[in-house]
Amino acid sequence: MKIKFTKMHGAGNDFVVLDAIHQAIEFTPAQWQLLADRRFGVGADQMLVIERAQTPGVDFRYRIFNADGGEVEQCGNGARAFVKFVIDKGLTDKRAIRVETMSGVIEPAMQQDGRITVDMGAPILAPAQVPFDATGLQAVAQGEDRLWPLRVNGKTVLFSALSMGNPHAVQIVDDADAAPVEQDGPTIEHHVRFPKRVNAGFMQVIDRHHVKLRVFERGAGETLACGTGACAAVVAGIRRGLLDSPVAVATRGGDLSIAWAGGDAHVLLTGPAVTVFEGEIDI
Ligand SMILES: N[C@@H](CCC[C@H](N)C(=O)O)C(=O)O
Repeated sequence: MKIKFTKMHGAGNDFVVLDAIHQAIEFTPAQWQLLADRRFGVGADQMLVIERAQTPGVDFRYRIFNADGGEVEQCGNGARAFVKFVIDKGLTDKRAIRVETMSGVIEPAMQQDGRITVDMGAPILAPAQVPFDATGLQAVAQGEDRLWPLRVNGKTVLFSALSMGNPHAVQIVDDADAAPVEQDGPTIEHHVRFPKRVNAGFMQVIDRHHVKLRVFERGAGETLACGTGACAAVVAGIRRGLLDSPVAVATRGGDLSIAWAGGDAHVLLTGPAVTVFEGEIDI
């Protein structure tokens, strides 16, 4: 079966984007893995599938599949690529779009300068909803945050656990470039305290408005940038009393900007979205 796709990225977090309004897209996990494969397929951290909305007042539905073939709840960089895709393909003439995801409706909008801001909704902080199993753990208080001590490869690491629609475990490191992302990332991703697995963030605080961030993503490994990971890291940093909004997040693939007023306020993620090429693949 031949399908048309668009290869895109947001700060180097790369995507195969599929229009499922004009072509039938229903793949097995093995087919998603093949699309994501950088040697035998197209290559991507995630596949994004654009469908008709199922809810009144919503413009589109957007589904996310990790490189390992698993469907997941949210993708911040993907939401920006989604907006550029539906505008460039003429699927809408709106600039602010309501899109339903597995974790609810989010509202991305294209700015005059071509950058895209995504209203990612409020962070979810209750451990059970992350989901994170805090049973029997003694949290360490820092500012408004509670840090959870978890054993990772023979050492105890303090984490903020929160959800941006998808689960994140954020730790602060002295030097993001030297952080043990490849070694500890898989252990954190599969930690028994996170029943749905977790995205592992390693954040270096530069000053109150600048951080460096690397993320070992659930189902994809380390990516050049993670939008929800940037939101989660900044929320954690603000709650810990270390950062003030807005925060510039330097990732290995480019810069993202995160604004959050605290409490139940929505997190705003701003950054680029780029189309790399169009193609067709027999899958
Ligand atoms: N790259 C994404 C997040 C994609 C999903 C994530 N790997 C998960 O499993 O939750 C982003 O930009 O947010």
